This record gives sequence, structure tokens and C-alpha cells, in this order.
Amino acid sequence: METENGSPGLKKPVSAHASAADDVCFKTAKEQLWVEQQKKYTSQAQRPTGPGIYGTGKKSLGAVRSRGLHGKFVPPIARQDEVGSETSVPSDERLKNIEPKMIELIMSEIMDHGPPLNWDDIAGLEFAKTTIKEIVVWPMLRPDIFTGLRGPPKGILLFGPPGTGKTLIGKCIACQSGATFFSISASSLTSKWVGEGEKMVRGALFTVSRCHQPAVIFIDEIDSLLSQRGESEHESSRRIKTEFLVQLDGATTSSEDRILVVGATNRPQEIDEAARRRLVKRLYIPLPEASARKQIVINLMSREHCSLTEQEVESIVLQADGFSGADMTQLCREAALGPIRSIQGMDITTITAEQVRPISSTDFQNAFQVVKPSVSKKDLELYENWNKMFGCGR
Ligand SMILES: Nc1ncnc2c1ncn2[C@@H]1O[C@H](COP(=O)(O)OP(=O)(O)OP(=O)(O)O)[C@@H](O)[C@H]1O
Repeated sequence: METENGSPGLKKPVSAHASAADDVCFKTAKEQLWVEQQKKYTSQAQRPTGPGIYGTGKKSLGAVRSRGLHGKFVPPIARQDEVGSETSVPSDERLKNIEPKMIELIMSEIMDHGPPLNWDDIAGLEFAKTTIKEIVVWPMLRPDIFTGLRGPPKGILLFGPPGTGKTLIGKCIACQSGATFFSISASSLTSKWVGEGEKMVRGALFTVSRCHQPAVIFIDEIDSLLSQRGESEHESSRRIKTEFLVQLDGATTSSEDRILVVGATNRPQEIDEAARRRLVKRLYIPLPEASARKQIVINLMSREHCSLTEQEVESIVLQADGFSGADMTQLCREAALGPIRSIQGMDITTITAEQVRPISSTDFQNAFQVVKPSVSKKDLELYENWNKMFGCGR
């Protein structure tokens, strides 16, 4: 979001009572947040609702990107009213007790903005996609119809091997339900922001989400937040866990809040019983079947100069049995480098795009030499067993 002059509020006065330039004073981050919120709500009223705001960028946490007004640094903005007159800026009541620093952190590192993501962008996983549409997306779009028994769960768990699309699903839920997407890795709560993690969970994350409803809070590696290793865990981790469960209960019991917590994990067996109970819908996100692997190859190759025949694609897909979605992507990336590597004795700085031959089946064969499946059979059994015991799928 940007101001009319294109830069995050550096020049243009924001109040109707703008006075002379020498009267200029500055906004605090908190005040700036209020301005942003006002702008958002005003522009939302004019903007078509639904898909299209959040999407495919990789997990936001740790990725320092420019996000306009949501950027890490909120520059001071010329303000026209008196310095220090807190009451002159009508801030959202709910944010009053939250440190501006925490709000900034959430807006810059946890709130995720990106290109839109469609269900079709996620290959396979038909059962999980259909279930999620029915129990989560539709209720978020039509809270008036999905009441009582049809009410949505407030917490769901996506579990399965790494690189199978759990994050993509989280983003897609937010995108397709027109919700704000907050994405955080649970391990960072206990490691990256020592001391801050607790505050974050205690109120900041859920409160800011409440101000941006409907909201999806995606918590990757949720096992590290909700694990059952009680004895050895640090006091601070224990407190974070307790706080999180309290917040989750709060979100669960409030019928007005439209906040969905989506936990993702590769280690579901480490989640303790109390947490498991709260994440009522537990969906297995397995390795992609042949048809899904094919869709990934076709999707990725359709954007490239490529000479694969239908038969060759089929053969690649069969050979890639046991590959995750991320492995498939890696395989295609590796194959795509083949044509470049085969240009011998040429100067990379002078060759033309036309001189790069199409990606061929041989490139894939070479790629298979270096890209291997990242999930072992033993791990798969573990997921399947856990799914039989606690999963809500077939
Ligand atoms: N079903 C899928 N369809 C299309 N692409 C996929 C799929 N699964 C994985 N990918 C590819 O792998 C990348 C990683 O996927 P994603 O981050 O969603 O996996 P994840 O299950 O959340 O992994 P982790 O458990 O390691 O966090 C995606 O950005 C995408 O390129």
C-alpha cells in the first residue's frame, strides 16, 4: 500500500488540517498503523473482494522484502496536529496495549503479501483441497450461512512430508477466502525472537490478526511450539506454548472472530494431546501421486523452451515415484540448466537466447543423477500410521 505520491508517506500531509511546513512533526509507528488501517478499510470498500491479495511468495518470515507501508521501517510522517497528543489519533482500541515495535514486526515479517494463488496452482491433493474449501473457505466467505453445526473449525493441522504443499495450501486458503495471511515459523518464536516470542503469542499476533479479519494465521513447524517434550523444554518455551493454547482457545470460543489457525508440521507425532484436540481438523498432505507429479512438470515446463513429448513426460513422472512436490520442482530446475551447461566453449555473456537449445529428456536423465527423493519410505510409514490414528482424511 502506498500513498498517492507513490512513496510511503514521506511528503504528503495526511490531515485535512495541514498547516505550514514549519509546523511539521512526526507520527509514531502506532499512529502510522492507524492511518494504514483507515486507508485499507476505505480502499477495501471500493475494491472487489475475494481472491487476489495474498499468494505464492515463500514464507514471509525472515525474508526481508520491501512492502511499501508494511515495510520493516515505518518512516516518520509529517503530521499536522500537536506532538504527543496521543488522544488526537483515534487508534484501534485493541492495539493500545501492544508495543508498536511488535506491531511493526508483525506487519513486516509475518503479514504476507504476494501474488494471487489458485487451487489449480497446487497439484493433486484433491481430497485436502475439497475438504478445506467446504469447511474453511466457504464459511469464511459466507459466515451468515455457515453457522451452528456448519460453523468452521478455528484450528486445522496440515501434516505430512516436507515439500508437499502445506504452505501453498495455507496461502491459498487466505487468498481464496479474501483473508489476511499471517505466516510464522514456530521455531522462530522460540529461537529467533528470544524474549519477544512470548509477547508475540501472548497478544500481539492474535490481536493484530483480529484487527485484520478475516485472517489466517499459518504456523509452520507447529510441532516445535506444541511438542510434548515437557521435561527438557525451557521455561520460556513452556510459557509460549501455554500462551498459544490460551490464545487458540480464545479464538476458538469467540463466535464473532473470523480467525483460522492453520498449523503445519512434518512431525505430527510430536504434537501433544492437548494441542491435537484443539486442531480439530487434521489433514494428511501426502507425496504427490503420478498425476500430480505430471501436473507439476507440465506447469513448470510450459513456461520454458522445452522439447519433451507426452511420452517422455510420462516416463519422467514414473521415474520420479517418491518425489515430493519440492523435489519435482528441484528436478525441473536442474534439468533446465542442462541446455546452458551443454553450450561449450561459448562465452555466457555473449550468447543469444536463441542459441540456448530446448530442455530435453536427456537433461532430465542427468537431473535424476543429482536430485533424489527427500522423503524415506520409513518416514512415509510414520505419516500413514499417524493419519490412520488421528487424521481426518480417508
Ligand atoms: N502440490 C504441489 N503443487 C505444486 N507445487 C508444489 C506442490 N507441493 C510442493 N510444491 C513445490 O514445492 C515448494 C514447497 O512447497 P511448500 O512450501 O508448500 O511445502 P511444505 O509442505 O510447506 O514444506 P515444509 O514442510 O518443508 O515447510 C512450493 O513452492 C512448490 O514449488
